[in-house]
Amino acid sequence: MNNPMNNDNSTSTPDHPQGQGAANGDVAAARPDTGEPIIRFEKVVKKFGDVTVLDELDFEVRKGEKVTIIGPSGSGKSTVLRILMTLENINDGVIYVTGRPLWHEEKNGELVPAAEEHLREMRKEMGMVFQQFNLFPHMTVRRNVTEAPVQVLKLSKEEANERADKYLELVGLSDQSDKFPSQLSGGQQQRVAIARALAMRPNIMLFDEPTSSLDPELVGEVLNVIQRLAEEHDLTMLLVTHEMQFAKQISDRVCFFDKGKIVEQGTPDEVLVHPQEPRTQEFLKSFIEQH
Ligand SMILES: Nc1ncnc2c1ncn2[C@@H]1O[C@H](COP(=O)(O)OP(=O)(O)OP(=O)(O)O)[C@@H](O)[C@H]1O
Repeated sequence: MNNPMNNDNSTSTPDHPQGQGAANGDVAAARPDTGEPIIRFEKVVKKFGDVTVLDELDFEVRKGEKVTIIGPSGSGKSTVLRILMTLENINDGVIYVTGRPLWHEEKNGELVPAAEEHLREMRKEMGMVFQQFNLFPHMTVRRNVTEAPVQVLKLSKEEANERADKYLELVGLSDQSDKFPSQLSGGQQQRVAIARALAMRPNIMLFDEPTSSLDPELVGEVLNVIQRLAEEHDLTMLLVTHEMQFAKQISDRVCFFDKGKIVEQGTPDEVLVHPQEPRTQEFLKSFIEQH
């Protein structure tokens, strides 16, 4: 696998905002580079029993790109993210992340199923924010953010605390660090979940319907944080959402999924405003009628 991105020390993280403007606190537009994809699905098949959820899916995301996946319920959107996070295995095909096979390892020039150690290593490339926050209820906000950096990355407590301070500030929760999740609103809990994912300094952030379990008045605060991340940092972001207006604002590319395949993809304007495929048109029409 001769991929220059494997040795790319310039890979940006939330610590390394892109562009000079961003470093000064200005908003820099996210501009994906034209290099190798950071995520590549090649003919990926995922089945649950007899049901084919991903049907020979080909899909790419470039470094720094902000991609939104939309589509009807059950079309396989969350499954794409869960497979990337190594929470679900695949039945066929290959996935590459930063040029390395995710679910496989190369042995004697052949791809064989990956051992747990490889998966653990690959997992560090990605952070995921779930619909249901998934915070540890018995840990303070600070501990929720420091736990994985200490346990997985073997950071000292001091280093992990510094990171927690930084990312809790980024999500606007510096003053809540000693509270427990149950003492926070849903929007605050989701912002802790974002800080927790960022504290692992992933190159890729996966958001699985991050606002769909929030009361409507709390959606905005979470979207604002995600929007700031998208605008000010060179993170690669893959987002599943039903927030069409938000998708329009932050995405470089929108993919419309149906029945485990990409039916249509393009700029937000192409897919959300001027969709060409009848299935996309129907989906957006019924979406508008329901909202
Ligand atoms: N662990 C599982 N076991 C069995 N079937 C599953 C499992 N996870 C997902 N599925 C099925 O796979 C299909 C795709 O699910 P997925 O959650 O990816 O859809 P989705 O597009 O994200 O839908 P939604 O918008 O409702 O979240 C659905 O039919 C779902 O019932």
